[in-house]
Amino acid sequence: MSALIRIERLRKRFGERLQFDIEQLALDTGRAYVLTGVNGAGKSTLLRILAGLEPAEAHGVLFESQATTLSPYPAAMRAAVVYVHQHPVMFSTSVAANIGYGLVARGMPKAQVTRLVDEAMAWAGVAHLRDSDPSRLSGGEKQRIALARARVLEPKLLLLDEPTANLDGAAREQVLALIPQLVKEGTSVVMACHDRDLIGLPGVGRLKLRDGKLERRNADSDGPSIALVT
Ligand SMILES: Nc1ncnc2c1ncn2[C@@H]1O[C@H](COP(=O)(O)OP(=O)(O)OP(=O)(O)O)[C@@H](O)[C@H]1O
Repeated sequence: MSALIRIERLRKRFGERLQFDIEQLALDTGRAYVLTGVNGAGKSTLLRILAGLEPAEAHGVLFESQATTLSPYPAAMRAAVVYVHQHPVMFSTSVAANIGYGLVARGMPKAQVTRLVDEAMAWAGVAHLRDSDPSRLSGGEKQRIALARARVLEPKLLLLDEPTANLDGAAREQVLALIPQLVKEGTSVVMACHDRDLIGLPGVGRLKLRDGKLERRNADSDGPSIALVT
C-alpha cells in the first residue's frame, strides 16, 4: 500500500503547553484508521491539523510523495482532505442542497450536481429525506448526510470526529457501514473515537494518542469490537 501522507515530528503546542509530539504519522492510501485516546488527548486537534484548520509544527511533510508543509496548508490538500465534525452543521435549506453545497461552490454545472447528489443520497440511504428540513433530522441521519456531503467531494482523506458518538443501535451501524465502502473506493479514513466505542473494521489501522505520543498498533491486534459486513 502506498503512503498518502507522511509527517515527521509533528508537534502541537497550546501556548506553553505541549499537547503532543509525534515522531511520525503515516497514513496509507485507501485504508481506515481509528484514532483513540482519553478525553483531552488531542484527537480532534490532530484531525483539525490534518485538515488545515489548526496550525502545528512539522518537520517533513509528504503528501502523495510530494514534499509540502502544513503551514501554509497546501491547495492540493485543501482539495483532497475533508473533515466531518461530530455535530455536522446543516444549512437551513434542504438536505439535497446541503449535500450539493461543496459541488456548487466548486462551480459544477447544476445538472451534474443533481446527479451526484441523487447518487450520494441513495448511497447513504437518505433519499427519502431529500426535501426534509435539516433542523428536524436525527443525529444518525445528520451523520449519514454529512458523509454523503463529504463523499461527493471525492476526498483522498476523510477525517471523522467521533462519527458514532451519541448514536446507538441501528443508527450507529448505518453510519459505520458506509465507511468500508469509502475505503474500497480508495479513500483513506481516520476516525477519532474513544476506546469504549472502539470501531472494528476489516484491516483497520489503530492509532492511539497517549501522553503526547502517538502509538501505532497492528491491524486488528486487539480484535474488532463489532463485526461489519463489507
Ligand atoms: N484552541 C485551543 N486553545 C487552548 N487549548 C485547546 C484549544 N483547543 C483544544 N485545546 C485543549 O487541547 C486538549 C486536546 O483537545 P482535543 O479536543 O483535541 O482532545 P480530544 O482528544 O479530541 O478530546 P475529547 O475526547 O474530549 O473530544 C484539551 O485539553 C483542550 O482543552
